[in-house]
Amino acid sequence: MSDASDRSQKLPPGMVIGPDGKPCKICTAFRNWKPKTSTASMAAIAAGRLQSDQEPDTRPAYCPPDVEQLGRATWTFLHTTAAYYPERPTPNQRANMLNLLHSLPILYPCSHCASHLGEVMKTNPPDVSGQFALSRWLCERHNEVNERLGKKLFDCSKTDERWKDGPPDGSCD
Ligand SMILES: Cc1cc2nc3c(=O)[nH]c(=O)nc-3n(C[C@H](O)[C@H](O)[C@H](O)COP(=O)(O)OP(=O)(O)OC[C@H]3O[C@@H](n4cnc5c(N)ncnc54)[C@H](O)[C@@H]3O)c2cc1C
Repeated sequence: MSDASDRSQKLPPGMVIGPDGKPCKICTAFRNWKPKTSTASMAAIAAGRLQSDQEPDTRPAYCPPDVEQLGRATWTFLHTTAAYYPERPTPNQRANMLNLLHSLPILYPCSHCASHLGEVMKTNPPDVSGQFALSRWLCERHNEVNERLGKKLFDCSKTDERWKDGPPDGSCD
């Protein structure tokens, strides 16, 4: 058996292997990466402050983001940027937006996320013609990831509603 397949046999479920053949931290959700019970949690369980089935699944603030935190932050950035993109962008604004989107499959730290996005962008090039079209394009790309991960799909016809004023008692101001 090769080293790589030998290694993958021993991997915990959910652990992702990076392009270098090693476990990829930024590609893996923290709950699949961390040891089942951390030293701090074992101490808390021993001291009676935590039940063994109550171990928190959140990362300490000093740790780098995992695939989920990075994903949430990136989608927030991308959807917000699209929402503030002009309906009639100048050629320069279009070029800058294209640069931003085309750099993701190269620079996004989660390697398998980046390569999926790169593949998808070959058949569905970014539509930077205006705010509505761009928001829709991003919503559809986000839904493709949602679908791959078995998550609920977002209704892309409602993308812009997220940015409209809420009810009088639900203001974001
Ligand atoms: C480009 C990219 C590729 C990714 N690829 C992978 C991958 O291959 N494997 C992997 O495990 N993770 C991947 N991720 C991370 C993944 O998409 C999620 O961000 C992560 O799993 C956390 O999910 P979440 O349920 O908290 O909500 P997220 O999917 O991060 O969404 C955040 C919020 O956005 C809203 N939302 C959901 N869907 C849409 C939509 N279609 N349009 C507009 N708003 C929406 C919802 O309010 C949701 O709560 C990728 C992230 C990015 C940015």
